[in-house]
Amino acid sequence: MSVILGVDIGTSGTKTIAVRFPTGEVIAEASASYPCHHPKPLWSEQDPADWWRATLKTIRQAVKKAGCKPADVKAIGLSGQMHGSVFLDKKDEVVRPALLWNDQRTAAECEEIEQRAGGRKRLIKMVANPALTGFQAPKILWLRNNEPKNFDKTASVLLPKDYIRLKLTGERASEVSDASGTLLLDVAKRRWSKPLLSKLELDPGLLPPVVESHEVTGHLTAEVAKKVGLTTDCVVVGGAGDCAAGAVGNGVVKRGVVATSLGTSGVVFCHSDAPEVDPEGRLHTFCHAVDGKWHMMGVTLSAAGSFQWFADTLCETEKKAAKKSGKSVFETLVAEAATTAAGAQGLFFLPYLTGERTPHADPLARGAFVGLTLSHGRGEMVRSVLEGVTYSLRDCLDIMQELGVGVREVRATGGGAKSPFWRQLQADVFGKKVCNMAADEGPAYGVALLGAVGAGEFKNVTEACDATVSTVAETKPTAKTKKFYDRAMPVYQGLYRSLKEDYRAIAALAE
Ligand SMILES: Nc1ncnc2c1ncn2[C@@H]1O[C@H](COP(=O)(O)OP(=O)(O)O)[C@@H](O)[C@H]1O
Ligand SMILES: O=C(CO)[C@@H](O)[C@H](O)COP(=O)(O)O
Repeated sequence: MSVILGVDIGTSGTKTIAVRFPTGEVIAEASASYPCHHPKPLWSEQDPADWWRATLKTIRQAVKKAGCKPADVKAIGLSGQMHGSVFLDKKDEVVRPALLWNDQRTAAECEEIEQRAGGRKRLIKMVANPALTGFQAPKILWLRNNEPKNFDKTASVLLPKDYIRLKLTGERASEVSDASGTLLLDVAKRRWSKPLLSKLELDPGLLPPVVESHEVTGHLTAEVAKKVGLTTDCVVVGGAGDCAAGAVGNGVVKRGVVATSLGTSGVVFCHSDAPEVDPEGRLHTFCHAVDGKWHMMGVTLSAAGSFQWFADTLCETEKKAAKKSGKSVFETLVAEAATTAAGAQGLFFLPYLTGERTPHADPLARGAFVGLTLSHGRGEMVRSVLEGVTYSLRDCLDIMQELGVGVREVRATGGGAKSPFWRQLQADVFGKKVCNMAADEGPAYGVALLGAVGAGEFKNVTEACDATVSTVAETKPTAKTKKFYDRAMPVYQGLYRSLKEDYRAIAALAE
């Protein structure tokens, strides 16, 4: 038997799955959660030690549940939240908590990068993307500008999943899809951009070597193998950032099919045969986890994360009741929303709870309910949250279509896609057929496929997807509701424009 593990180091927790090949059947799953810290508004940090503990625990549990022999586990694929920065000293000890993808403290460093690069256009030419606050390069500059002692101690910087690779194998490596989100990769050439590193006066030695996503980067160390009950023959492949990993898990390895993900963040993702760049820099252009291919994507920073916030902040009683009955609070709240009408009686929600990336690269944007009246209850508020998040994904999808990307089918994943109501909402707001997947483990499944390619089970990633990935159901748009959302969309879009200047005044007040 050949078993591959897929490990996804997410923002809310780590999930490990065990997949049997060549069938691609998921035979075990384990997860462990950890906190996210917000020492100041719009700052976001995690302790890499929490990821490591969760990785060891979930690998041990998944292997035990799978009931296979240690030697059956041939490879591990790593996926993870992108852009985060783990600063390590000479002894590979963590220097300070990691800065995450949704941390907004680096607006000044983004300006510094554009200026050092010789302007936004030149920067996009070098690395295919503009400087955005969530990316890794501005975080490194922030450390240099604000915590010089910590910067002096820093001998290397790794992305979250690459830190876990170092702990598993003792090897330092990254791969092209996640490395694209550092803003330091020449995305077209799939290697670090020496010209940009030089303009930023950053030592290239801070960064690890970069491989393609299916390539083997090392073996488990003897100490780790013993801890998790595996052998040192088990290899760890490059893996992928969670967006590209999710796309592989959904079979988005050719044009025509677009993936949406409703996790803490929201993602709209399409495959590209060449590095296509949005001249306005609204979509990201990154390397795909498929050798020699690329992708474009738009990212909503607080997608299902907005729904999580609503449940955590306003629904304590329902959360307790749901826990007692063994149901998810999200199901309870969605059932309430489903009793209300499309448009939530004129109530709109802007999901910019941690600033925004696509289409408004605005670290100062904030969330809002607009249009509240005495007749609004919690059902309408929940509906408006789900609608606002979905409008925000449509913003991304519209840009993609404006750039000429044909969209035949949308494949929905992430926690929010578990809800049939939210899938219907996506179909109605997008006006597209929305499918869900047989194996809905998203990024963890995608990197298990990359591991299977690395272990020689398949010739390449496309062959692995063709053999294992399938959709189980499709949701079609309802003509009348789609028409309604087409009318509501420009109203939603106008609200950001109206509030944009006020966000700046609010930020000055909240300092
Ligand atoms: N049954 C459900 N209905 C609607 N939304 C759900 C449901 N279950 C989970 N969610 C949403 O999905 C989110 C978790 O998604 P997930 O993809 O696991 O996040 P991440 O990978 O960022 O940790 C929850 O915060 C919640 O908003
Ligand atoms: O910033 C991005 C992608 O550019 C996010 O997608 C992060 O990669 C985190 O993902 P989740 O934890 O929400 O899955």
